[in-house]
Amino acid sequence: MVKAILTDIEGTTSSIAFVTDTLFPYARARLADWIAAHAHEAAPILKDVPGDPVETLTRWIDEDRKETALKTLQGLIWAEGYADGTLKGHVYPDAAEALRRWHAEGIGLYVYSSGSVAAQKLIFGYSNAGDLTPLFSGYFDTTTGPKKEAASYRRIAADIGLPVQEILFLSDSVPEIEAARAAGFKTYLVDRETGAGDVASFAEIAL
Ligand SMILES: CSCCC(=O)C(=O)COP(=O)(O)O
Ligand SMILES: [Mg+2]
Repeated sequence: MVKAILTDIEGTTSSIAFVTDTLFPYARARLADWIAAHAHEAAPILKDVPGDPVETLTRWIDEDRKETALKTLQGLIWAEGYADGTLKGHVYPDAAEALRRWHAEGIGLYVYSSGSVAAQKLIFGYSNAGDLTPLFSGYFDTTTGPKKEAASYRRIAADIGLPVQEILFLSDSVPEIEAARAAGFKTYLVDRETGAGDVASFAEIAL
């Protein structure tokens, strides 16, 4: 019996293109100016960034590195774009519909993304389907652990307070699905592109 659902964002609830073609370039273009204008706020984050921070962070964006320092900074920069209306979070209609239905059925909903918790709240809070944040009971990011390690999922289950077998994890990433399965989670591989996953949209998910 599924009592909670933990979902990935990029490629699962939301399009890969929105993250790579809109969010990443938005932060990349503003990185240097943002750090210069927020030196005090940036300092504790930049202590984990080797070398010239702007150079390193720009390279990490281009390499799609899931470094916590980069993800924290991206979330802070995106906040300005969401607040002034330049950014609108992309959520697939089938995902928004299913999340609303599962919430109404009493299933606990949680997010696990490499994007920071602040960034997760932004994409769902300022989404094209409206403010979806009231649907979620909790958010997890790389501060809980890497998404490709089973131990991260065990920590999340302990935090949620449910046995692993009662939590369903949704992701478009095979290594993430394998890690969650190794921890004992139920899983669905969501493949919106080729149909090679367990489901191609949230509308196909049977609990
Ligand atoms: C929170 S939206 C931005 C997502 C992001 O920065 C990212 O790296 C995508 O990671 P995910 O774990 O959602 O695939
Ligand atoms: Mg993903």
